[in-house]
Amino acid sequence: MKIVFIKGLGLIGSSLIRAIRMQHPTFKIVGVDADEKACAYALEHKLIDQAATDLNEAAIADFIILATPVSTIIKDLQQLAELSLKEKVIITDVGSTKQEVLKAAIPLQKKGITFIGGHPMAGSHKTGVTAGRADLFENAFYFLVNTETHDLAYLQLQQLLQSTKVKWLLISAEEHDQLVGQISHLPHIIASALVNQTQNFFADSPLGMRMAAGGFKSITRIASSDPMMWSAILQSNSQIIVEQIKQYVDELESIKLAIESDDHDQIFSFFESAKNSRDQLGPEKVGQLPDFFDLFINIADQIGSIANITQLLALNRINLVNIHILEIREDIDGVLQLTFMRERDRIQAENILTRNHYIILRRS
Ligand SMILES: NC(=O)c1ccc[n+]([C@@H]2O[C@H](COP(=O)([O-])OP(=O)(O)OC[C@H]3O[C@@H](n4cnc5c(N)ncnc54)[C@H](O)[C@@H]3O)[C@@H](O)[C@H]2O)c1
Ligand SMILES: O=C(O)C(=O)C[C@]1(C(=O)O)C=C[C@@H](O)C=C1
Repeated sequence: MKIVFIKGLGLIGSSLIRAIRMQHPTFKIVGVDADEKACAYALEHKLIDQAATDLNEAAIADFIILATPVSTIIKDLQQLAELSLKEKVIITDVGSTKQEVLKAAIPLQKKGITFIGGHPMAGSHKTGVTAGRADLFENAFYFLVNTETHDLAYLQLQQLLQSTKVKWLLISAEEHDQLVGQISHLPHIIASALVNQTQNFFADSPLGMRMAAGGFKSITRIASSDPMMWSAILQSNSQIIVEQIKQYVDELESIKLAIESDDHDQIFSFFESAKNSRDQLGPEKVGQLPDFFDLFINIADQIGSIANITQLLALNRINLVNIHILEIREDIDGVLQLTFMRERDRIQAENILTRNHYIILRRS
């Protein structure tokens, strides 16, 4: 029987073990987490078979997965090098930076222990064991960082994590940190900076930020991410990120100048080139979640107007997966977003609502 030892039972760690459980039900999973409640939850929901108290218990493991903040991963790699581990153990991590992590694994590798740096490129602003999902990584890229490790170890790790259904990518640590600095770390900084600047702007009118609609919410979702995790990431990729911030400030500076000098062509091409690039990315698709079908309808500012709609749909046995008030102001009609799992539900809902004199504003 193989033993998997995992440190960090949060979003990423618990998602990985949920996936491992599905494919390898006979493997024993031992978990450790600083948060007792996370351990209790993982035991209760059979995500782990046994809760450990510290890293020393990794000595019996065939696989060791480190899924804590990067700063802790680095310390743990140093500590693991002091332990007597199984000769053929494969150690991996999920940290968002790779150069410092790989450096910390050198003493282990000098002892002949296999370490493969890993990083799944999927996640969320949510944290903790309850946020984990077996399908979190489906179709996402999963970086494995080049070391002198034997090919067989890569294969064994990929087999362990096969049911995550990721797309594996081998990359050097340097290349990895440059790449994720630009597409992950810098965007998190920008989102948080924008929220902070907006907060300051509205210091004297606290209602201001609450008026934000889709644009502000889309660009700032990731500002809700965990501050501890992100402090560790920035400190571990500081040189690269500082350089990318400078280039970003230059970009802001150039659009500021174009606006000041009323340079229509430059302003237009600023938006045009961004639109062309962003359009290539395609829609966001998280894990296994299917595309949803939305209906936007007009609702009156009246007590019970939302209940009337949900009742109407329930009476007709139409499954609604989400309901979201996009806009409702006193004495003015509002907009309600109804989300359905299947297109045929949306079509049926649209027919019923139209028959009941609701105005359909948009479908998407
Ligand atoms: N969140 C994402 O989107 C994402 C995506 C890919 C990789 N990562 C990386 O994955 C790692 C984990 O992130 P997460 O999103 O799962 O965070 P999380 O906060 O959901 O989980 C981290 C877990 O580690 C535990 N922990 C923290 N310090 C500990 C310590 N010293 N000893 C024992 N347990 C400790 C916490 O209690 C928590 O349960 C980080 O290194 C992060 O950079 C995150
Ligand atoms: O979807 C999110 O909320 C994420 O922030 C996921 C995200 C990212 O895309 O930046 C965050 C950190 C990682 O290391 C990998 C993925």
